[in-house]
Amino acid sequence: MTVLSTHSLSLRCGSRLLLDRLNLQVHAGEVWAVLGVSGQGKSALLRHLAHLPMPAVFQVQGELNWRDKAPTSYRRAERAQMVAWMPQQDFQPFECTVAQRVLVGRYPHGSTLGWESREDLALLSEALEQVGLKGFESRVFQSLSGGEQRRVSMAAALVQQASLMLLDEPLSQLDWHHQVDLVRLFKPWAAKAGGAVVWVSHDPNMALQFSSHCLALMPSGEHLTGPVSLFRDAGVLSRVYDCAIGAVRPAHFYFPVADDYT
Ligand SMILES: Nc1ncnc2c1ncn2[C@@H]1O[C@H](COP(=O)(O)OP(=O)(O)OP(=O)(O)O)[C@@H](O)[C@H]1O
Repeated sequence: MTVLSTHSLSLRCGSRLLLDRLNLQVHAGEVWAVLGVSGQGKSALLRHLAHLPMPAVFQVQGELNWRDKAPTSYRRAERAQMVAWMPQQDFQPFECTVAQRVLVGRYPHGSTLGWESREDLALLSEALEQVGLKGFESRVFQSLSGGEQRRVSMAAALVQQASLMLLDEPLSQLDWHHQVDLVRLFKPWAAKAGGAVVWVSHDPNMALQFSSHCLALMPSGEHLTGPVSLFRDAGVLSRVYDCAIGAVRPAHFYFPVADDYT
């Protein structure tokens, strides 16, 4: 099943071409990492894939489909049930508890009265455990550390139980231990929910290990898509990041490794 697809999708910021005619097919069970240098349009692309309003400076052309239909062909509540978006910065202007922040993810599934159900509370508890924040329910969100806030945002995306997760730098501000805890959720999540995960990363080593596919936005406005094996190449990564990149052997650097790392 195709969860997300684009046809000839182009993205401009003013006169600058960020992305040129992207044809993307994201299937159920896949985890896609979006790579590229800073300012290349990763967050803007993710916003568009989430069908969120874009700042006026962006021009978008081309087709976007969720499960082979335009997002506008779904009702608003259906859209919110189908797609979870985790922003790069989770700005919450009003004081709220961790439980309140996470339960926002349940709104699309809620009753008109707005009370949380037993199922909502069970999902809250499960999600906080998954992100290592069990017992944090009544903590004030704004009082948490940057990394703790990141994990709360992830929990909000998890309880939404959307088939498509669009995560903008979910691992930022996290140490290796917690990066691995979160990134290990992606593949089982995509498999379990019959959905897919698209996540932005600035760490190609993590991205290539814990994803099935990559989309790289190049400084030239070109892009490269394919299975992660295509990107395990110093030449390809050098083009993506516009700087010299080499494989280091024997290892003088250390990185977290996936269970299936060889
Ligand atoms: N509201 C806005 N007004 C003007 N320019 C904007 C606006 N939002 C984003 N941009 C510009 O659009 C370009 C793409 O931004 P975007 O945030 O998508 O990049 P990115 O690849 O996600 O970068 P990073 O890796 O640094 O997060 C950048 O050059 C940015 O300065």
